[in-house]
Amino acid sequence: MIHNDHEELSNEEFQSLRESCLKAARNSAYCPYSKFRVGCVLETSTGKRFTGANVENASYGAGICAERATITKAVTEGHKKLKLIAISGDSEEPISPCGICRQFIREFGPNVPVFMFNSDGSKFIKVFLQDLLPLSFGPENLGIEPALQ
Ligand SMILES: O=c1ccn([C@H]2C[C@H](O)[C@@H](CO)O2)c(=O)[nH]1
Ligand SMILES: [Zn+2]
Repeated sequence: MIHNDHEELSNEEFQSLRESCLKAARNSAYCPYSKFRVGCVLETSTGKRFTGANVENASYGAGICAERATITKAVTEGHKKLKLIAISGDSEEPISPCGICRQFIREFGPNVPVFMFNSDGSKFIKVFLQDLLPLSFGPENLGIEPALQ
């Protein structure tokens, strides 16, 4: 068990988030090219949890990261507001979302906590999106109201 000191989650919720993130990486990633499995779990403002993983393609550039695959799942099921997001990668150290994913997360969770785990869940980092993507561009800049749910 690793220690959780986050106001967003109870200790049980944190452990379950971590487990499902690792499980998503192990069981759901399609990454025959990089062989780098990434899992993602998110929670929406409606209290729903979605999981996903990276999905690669023979045309390498067509692949999609775990974060965008998972957010797309949630949004297309009608859940457009994120409460938190977690990722885990196939590495010793926790991985952090790529630049495109930071922007993608920002649309639906302008300042969500981002939990990052290493491959066995023994290490993690929590950062808020605004620290990963300062001075960001979003719907408000185009006069669009962000989704409420
Ligand atoms: O935060 C990240 C970083 C990388 N990847 C994926 C993209 C590609 O499939 C593989 C190697 O870059 O990992 C993610 O899904 N999320
Ligand atoms: Zn990405």
